[in-house]
Amino acid sequence: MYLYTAQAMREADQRAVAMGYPSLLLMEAAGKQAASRLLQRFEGRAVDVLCGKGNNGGDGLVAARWLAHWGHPVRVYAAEGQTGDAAVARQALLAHGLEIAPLSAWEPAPHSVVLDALFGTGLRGPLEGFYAALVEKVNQSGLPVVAVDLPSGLPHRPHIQADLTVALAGLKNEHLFYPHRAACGRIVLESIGMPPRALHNPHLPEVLCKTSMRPLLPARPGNAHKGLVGRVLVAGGYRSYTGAPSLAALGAYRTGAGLVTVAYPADCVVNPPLEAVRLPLLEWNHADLQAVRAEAVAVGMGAAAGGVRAALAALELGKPTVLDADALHKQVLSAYVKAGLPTVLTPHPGEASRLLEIPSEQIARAPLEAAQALAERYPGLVVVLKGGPTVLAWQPQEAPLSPPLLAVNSSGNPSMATGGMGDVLSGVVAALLAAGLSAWEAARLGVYLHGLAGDLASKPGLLAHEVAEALPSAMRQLQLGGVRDFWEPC
Ligand SMILES: NC(=O)C1=CN([C@@H]2O[C@H](COP(=O)(O)OP(=O)(O)OC[C@H]3O[C@@H](n4cnc5c(N)ncnc54)[C@H](OP(=O)(O)O)[C@@H]3O)[C@@H](O)[C@H]2O)[C@@H](O)CC1
Ligand SMILES: Nc1ncnc2c1ncn2[C@@H]1O[C@H](COP(=O)(O)OP(=O)(O)O)[C@@H](O)[C@H]1O
Ligand SMILES: [K+]
Repeated sequence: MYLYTAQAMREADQRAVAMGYPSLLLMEAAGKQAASRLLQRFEGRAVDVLCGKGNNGGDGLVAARWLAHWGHPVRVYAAEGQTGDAAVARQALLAHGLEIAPLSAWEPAPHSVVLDALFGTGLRGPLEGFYAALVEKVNQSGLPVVAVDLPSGLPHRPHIQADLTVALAGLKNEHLFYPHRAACGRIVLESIGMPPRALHNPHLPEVLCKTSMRPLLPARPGNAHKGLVGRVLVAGGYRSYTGAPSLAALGAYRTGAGLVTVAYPADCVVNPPLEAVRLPLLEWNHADLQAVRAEAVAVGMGAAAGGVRAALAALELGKPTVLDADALHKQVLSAYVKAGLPTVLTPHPGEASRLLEIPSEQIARAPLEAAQALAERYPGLVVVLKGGPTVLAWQPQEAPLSPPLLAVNSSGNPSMATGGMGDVLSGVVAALLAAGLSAWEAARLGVYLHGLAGDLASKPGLLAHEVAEALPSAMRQLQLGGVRDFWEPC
């Protein structure tokens, strides 16, 4: 599934119509589904439906008709001047004998719920004047709000603060990226019957979800032995931060690596998992690393100034590699581009800021653009720009003129914002590379599983090693079909 901009969703809508699918059916399904999701959550409250004059308002008029038809108390407030499908929705509502009051007549009523159908993807610019005041009045009423498609006003201010948002046909940027996501409350996605061919658009970012990630899980053959399922070399560590390579090793083992070796400077004390092989080194050199015979490498975690030397020594192994933390320097990335190895780099916004030479705030504001810029600068390397949510980009070397492939993760949560969490991810991705996945597959599945493990283990004070420990359950649940995407109804 894809992540849509308003424009991309309009194009999908137009494709559906061009295929012969009547747009009125989409509006009918949108309004009916929004009404039934509202009732599921707020049964027993009177419903005030606020409708704009566009198609979002049309969805609201359909919802109001069904609510009344099902016998629920409903009051309708709508702008004048609907055209097209929304005008048909208005007629149908009037035919059911409902009255429509002007929006200016709305006053908060105790024990009611507001259905926000003022504006959706058609909003151009911030709300002002009457509509801005109406949105503020709704927010200040303290009443629960269900938003149709998007909380009205997003992505600008002011906007509705919703308790539930019924996303229509596909997820939009605002449903996934903060701060807008916080305005949506809980999100439920309704397909509204849109033909899948109309929604297909591989130029859009992929949303990593259970359906697309499950088939990537590596199979473990019955005759597996530790040399067959992927050996991982973790190279990192320095005096001040010795936990990083250990967490990467734990992440790799908990993702199914057969054997993990941790190479680190001999003058630091590293305590990898009991099951890991230790390789203290006097200097970073490829001969010692070669002796490990790993199928994949994760390098740079906590390596400080040694990160560049460690990454360049690892490059000579010619193996799929994860570059993290102190390995993330321009000279390293350029060398890996030249080598053409399957490579995944996992910067957080601070590291991406160093590479792109733009402020990290700018990266946090527009992560997809930043990941895309990195992918274009380092063709062939898979970029994992960590955050909430993590985004991925990849410019395949063999298709330099096509736009990069993009993806956005849907798992993970803010309790994962603690030290060492990214180190675990490096180990996870390395284990998947060692198991034989391509760099694009390993990065996407690794990011998704890491977030899923974070969701399973979520609690205040969550520690990185606890996420690593939750990885086996995450993989099992994904395999057995026990995972719920966040937009699925409970
Ligand atoms: N995707 C799909 O397949 C389906 C989508 N559907 C639904 O359609 C929705 C999109 O509908 P849409 O395109 O009609 O836009 P919408 O959000 O109603 O807003 C347009 C109205 O807002 C007005 N307006 C704009 N900016 C403004 C401002 N700053 N301040 C004040 N006013 C402003 C603008 O006025 P105008 O400038 O035209 O005078 C116009 O009246 C989508 O979110 C979903 O709910 C479903 O029905 C079925 C399938
Ligand atoms: N709010 C959040 N939502 C989802 N994932 C998050 C959030 N905060 C952090 N994470 C995840 O936690 C990890 C943090 O990585 P990083 O900043 O590199 O940590 P460290 O450098 O301490 O190892 C990333 O995988 C990131 O996606
Ligand atoms: K809305």
